[in-house]
Amino acid sequence: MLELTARPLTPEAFAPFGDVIDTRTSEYFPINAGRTRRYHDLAKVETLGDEARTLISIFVSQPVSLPLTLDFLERHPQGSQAFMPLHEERFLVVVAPPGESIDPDSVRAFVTDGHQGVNYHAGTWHAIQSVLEREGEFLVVDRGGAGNNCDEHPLAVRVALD
Ligand SMILES: NC(=O)N[C@@H](O)C(=O)O
Ligand code: NI
Repeated sequence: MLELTARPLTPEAFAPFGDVIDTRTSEYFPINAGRTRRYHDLAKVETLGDEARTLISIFVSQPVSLPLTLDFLERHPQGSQAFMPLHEERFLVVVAPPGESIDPDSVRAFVTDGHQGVNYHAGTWHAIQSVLEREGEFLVVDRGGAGNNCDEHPLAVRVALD
């Protein structure tokens, strides 16, 4: 069983896996006569393969128990997948770099702070949505279209908070 302690999520640490969506660590420019700050192009949306299109969905998730035990990670080979909390929910992020197999030494666990969303790049191995403390509501942007877009890789992981 791989035992991990979740670390605070940062854009730098998450860069090998995807993007952190957070106004506090992003640039903006003014629009709408200066009434709006546009935090522009924060994440790389990928929609690959046949009949690919971008989906916008809402996930309402029940909270996970800690320590979080996982028996697989999944990946979406044909597209990215973004999760943005709608009510400052914190969630666990467990990831491994894209590849045909997972090196246990490359697996990383993070915890968000409620202001952060994540965008998994296509092929990044990740745990399924794992919200903490209370029911969570997330805006999700990912890929629809033909063919398989979800592979699972067995991996036994236990994740604790610091
Ligand atoms: N299955 C699904 O739409 N969600 C998962 O991909 C997930 O990462 O939660
Ligand atoms: Ni997923």
